[in-house]
This record gives sequence, C-alpha cells and structure tokens, in this order.
Amino acid sequence: MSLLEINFDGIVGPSHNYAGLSFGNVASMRHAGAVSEPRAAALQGLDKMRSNLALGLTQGILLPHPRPHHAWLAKLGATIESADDTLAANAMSASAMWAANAATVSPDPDTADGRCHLTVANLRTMPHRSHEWPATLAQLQTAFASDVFTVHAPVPPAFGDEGAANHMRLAPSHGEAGVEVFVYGVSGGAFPARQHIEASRAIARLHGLDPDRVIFAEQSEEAIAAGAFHNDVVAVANERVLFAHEKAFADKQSLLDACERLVRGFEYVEVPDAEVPLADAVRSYLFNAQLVTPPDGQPTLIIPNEAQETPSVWRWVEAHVAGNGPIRRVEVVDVRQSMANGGGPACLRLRVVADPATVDQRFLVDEAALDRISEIIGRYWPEQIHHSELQNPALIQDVEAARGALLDGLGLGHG
Ligand SMILES: NCCC[C@H](NC(=O)CCC(=O)O)C(=O)O
Repeated sequence: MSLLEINFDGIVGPSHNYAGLSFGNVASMRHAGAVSEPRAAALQGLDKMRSNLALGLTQGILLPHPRPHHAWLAKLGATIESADDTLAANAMSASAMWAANAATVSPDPDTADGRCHLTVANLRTMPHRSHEWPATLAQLQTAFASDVFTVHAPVPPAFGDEGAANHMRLAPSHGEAGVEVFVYGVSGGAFPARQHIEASRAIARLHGLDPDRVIFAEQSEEAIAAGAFHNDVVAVANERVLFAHEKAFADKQSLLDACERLVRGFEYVEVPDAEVPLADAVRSYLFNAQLVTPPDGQPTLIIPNEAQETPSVWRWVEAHVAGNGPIRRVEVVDVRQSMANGGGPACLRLRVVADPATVDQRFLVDEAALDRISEIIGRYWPEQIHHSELQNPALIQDVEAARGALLDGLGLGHG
C-alpha cells in the first residue's frame, strides 16, 4: 500500500459572500458588505486544483454544505425569512470551503492502532462556523468510510478547535512516522484565540499519538493580534521543512529544539520580521501556502497572487529560490475571491496522507472530473451576491438548486 499526501479542496459554495463575520480575520473585516462573485470564486478554486494536478499531485474535493442552514435557524426559533441580517448571514455562509478547518488528521504511521484518524473541528468561536461540523462529519464519514480510517466527532465545544489550520506534521517523508505539532492560542490581544490547548490535547489522545512525538506550541500573541487568526497564516510544514515567520510562535526556540531532536533532517526556513513585517505576511498570505513535494521531488510553494504583489514578500521569495534554500519552486495561484475573506491556498485544502485506493473515489478528481464540475458551476453558481440580497427568495432558490446540481453530477445525491 502506498501512502500519498492527498489535498482535499473545499469547493466554494454558491452562497459565497462577504459578511464580515470573522472578528480578528482582517480580510473578512475589511471586505464586509462587498459584492462577492461565487462563480468566479469556485472556478478559481478549480483552477488551483488543476495546477496541482499538473504538478503530479493527487487531488480530492469536499463539497459545499446546504445553505441556508435551515436546521440551525430552527434551533434558534427563526427561519431565513424571519431572521435578522446577522443571523441570516451566519446561516448563508459558504465558510465550509476552507477545508483546512474541517478536521485534524493524523495519518496511520503516527497512530497507536495504525489507522488514519480524523477529528472534525467544532469551530465553536465564530457562530457562522460553529454549525459546519455536522455536515462535515457526514461527508468525512462517507469519504473515509473504509476501516483504515477512524472519523471522530468534534471535541466538546467547551474547548475551541479549528482543525488542521493549527496543526503541522513533520516527518522525513509523508509515509514515515511523524511528529505532530499542535499550535494553540492563549491570548490574541483584541482578537480571540480560536484554538485552545485543551482541544489539541484531546485530539492527540483520541488519535492515539505517542506523547513523545507530539509538540504543543503556543502561537504568539503578537501574531494573532496582527490578524493571524489561525497558525497557517504565519507557518506551514511539509515533510522535514518548517517554514514560518520569525514572530509566529510564543517560544520559537523550544519548538525548534524539539523538532531538531525528533525529526531526522529537520530544516527550518524563517522569514525575518525585518525583511517581511508581520503585517505584510498577513496581507500577502505568504505562509498560507501549500508547501508540497511533487513526484519530481522539488519542494514547491504554492502562493496567492497577493504574495507576488507585496514587494517585501516577493523580494524574499526570489532571493530564497535563487539561493540554495529548501523551497525549490514557486507557483502563483489566483484565489482572490477566497483571499478577500481571509482564505488562501492552504485554507482551501485538507491534507490527508493515505492510500488513494482507500478513499471513496467520488471524492478524488482528475482533469475530466474538474471539467464536469466546472460546467455545473458555470451553469448554476450565482455570478454575484450583494450582501443585502442574502434573504432574497430567488437567490436562496438558486443557491439550493446549484448545490443539488453539483451533488447529482458527482453521484452524491442530495445528502
Ligand atoms: N482558514 C481560513 C478561514 C477563513 C474564514 N473566513 C470567514 O469565515 C469569513 C466569512 C465572512 O466574513 O463572510 C474564517 O475566519 O474562519
């Protein structure tokens, strides 16, 4: 059996809009009330998947959730028609597109029972995200139904968990036993710390990780306060390499010492604040990159256009690639619609190291499958959504029909 890293990208749902719902996510706050383009957003996501396929990577998908979330509104004694603006926006959010927040994944080389464990994130800090988990759980139970996987329900909402966005795995190669780093927040200045250490500890126990090969690292308060609402805004890991901003962690040295001790061939690539200030890192999403190893073995950093357009960042990238650094290739992708809500290339994907043959094949895509999905999106996804339209019955009908058409097209029914 061959273990590969598979990136499961969330398909951007037809209700994608800018409601400014995420306090502490500076892009979401800045774009509150802007006009969104769901069709362009979803097609941008598909193009990112195409460029990953072209690199020779294995690609999967996760599906948009049913919106509006009628059942959630009903629990609040409301309907989409009767809800106030904020409640309606919470029920219409397409935030499940950010698959890095779907779950935390520990592949089988790391776990005591030799299974791949996934724990769905409770996302309890933001109301619009707190109701994602039941649909995520149902989807992961379908995609990972084989007995090589164990899918766990979320940890209790007493403790905030935002999934893989706060989790990094380091290993000599994907298929070997790794070290799992759980990054949590204690304080974020004016902004909330969304990942709690109690949740991270629970996940490490549930997944049967060896306590000697787990690291808990605190995110720096300064990074959260600057808009790094998840660790993956300031750090990313792939195999032996940790790529991070100088100010990502509260106690960088302890983290690096532990990685040196536990990961054979560990390499740390730091971007100094003097070269790329935290604000530029957050604005450009340099670290919200997919750091991947394609079959040609050249570690590749997949970054958004905004990184190329931020002078300090692009200078750093060019110098690194020209030198002899561990990142050998850079791919620039356009995910501007998602970026405007604070979701870069890495937010849009959930990494699962597994044998692709063990995954429900409807969740894996090749070029031909992406062509079919793109045709459905082109036909059904709204071109634009004005924030004031979120309760408009015609829009709601279009959004529900669009998702239905996609699920039918993928043979996944109306679940
Ligand atoms: N990993 C990236 C997540 C981005 C997400 N943004 C949002 O939910 C913005 C939604 C809005 O404002 O309409 C978040 O903050 O959790």
